[in-house]
Amino acid sequence: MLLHTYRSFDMELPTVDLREAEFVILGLPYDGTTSYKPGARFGPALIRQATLNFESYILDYNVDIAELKIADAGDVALPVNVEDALRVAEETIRELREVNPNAIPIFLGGEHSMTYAPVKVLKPKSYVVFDAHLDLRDEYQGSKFNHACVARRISELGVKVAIFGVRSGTREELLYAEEKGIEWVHARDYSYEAFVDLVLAMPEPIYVSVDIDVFDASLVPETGTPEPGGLRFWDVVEALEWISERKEVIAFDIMEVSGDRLGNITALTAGKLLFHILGMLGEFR
Ligand SMILES: N=C(N)NCCCCNCCCN
Ligand SMILES: [Mn+2]
Ligand SMILES: [Mn+2]
Repeated sequence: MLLHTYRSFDMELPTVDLREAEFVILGLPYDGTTSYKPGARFGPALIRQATLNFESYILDYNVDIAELKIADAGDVALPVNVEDALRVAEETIRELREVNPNAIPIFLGGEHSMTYAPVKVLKPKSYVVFDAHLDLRDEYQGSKFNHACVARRISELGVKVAIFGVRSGTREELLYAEEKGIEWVHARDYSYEAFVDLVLAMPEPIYVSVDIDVFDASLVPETGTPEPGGLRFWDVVEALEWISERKEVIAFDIMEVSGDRLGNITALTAGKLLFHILGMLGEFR
């Protein structure tokens, strides 16, 4: 066990020791800066529990993810203050890299604010994010580390940012994106071709983040700030297939899952996506 972690739900998937893993799951169950719907602290547990519903054999890839070397490192015990939480998350991810520098991490959240921690530790050159929101605010509700600021904080690290599925932002965020050359695609304009065109030229390695609210609100009602008019499940899966086959992706996350009921629709969407990510990594990696 890593320092500062605990176990919530176990998945039905067979897992291996962290030292032998090719893929490692780590939960970041934080919801201290939530502005609308609460409960993201339960996200990682809800996602793991929802995967009980799914076959480990993934039809799309002829891969049984039960045969992959997956470790589940549990959830990080995060304090309520966002800067303290980021510090503990960073420490834990550094420790994880020391124990196993080669495994591809898949982080489960938890508020999007927490994505700053793995990006800081893993130092990707690009950040490709699926999100209904730009997350480019300089500060929100008194904090620079609010979930609504995470893409801005990441771009300030010198990481190239591209955002897909957007349908919410402020005029200031739009101007900031223009000024800094941050490219983004509106959910109405989203296509596989638009994704490939934009990501093809992005420098590697790449960190891929899925804010679950990128999906249409009908697929993800239990999330901090749901938005109608979002992407379809296969839009995101097909983009992830392309990027994991063609580009060097060093980590993934699935964030902003929340709720207080096992088996909620959002957790099922996230759990299915998690299994597809593992399946495609089993096939393409
Ligand atoms: N990144 C995010 N999830 N951003 C959404 C921030 C919340 C916008 N509330 C606007 C309320 C205006 N009355
Ligand atoms: Mn977000
Ligand atoms: Mn969002």
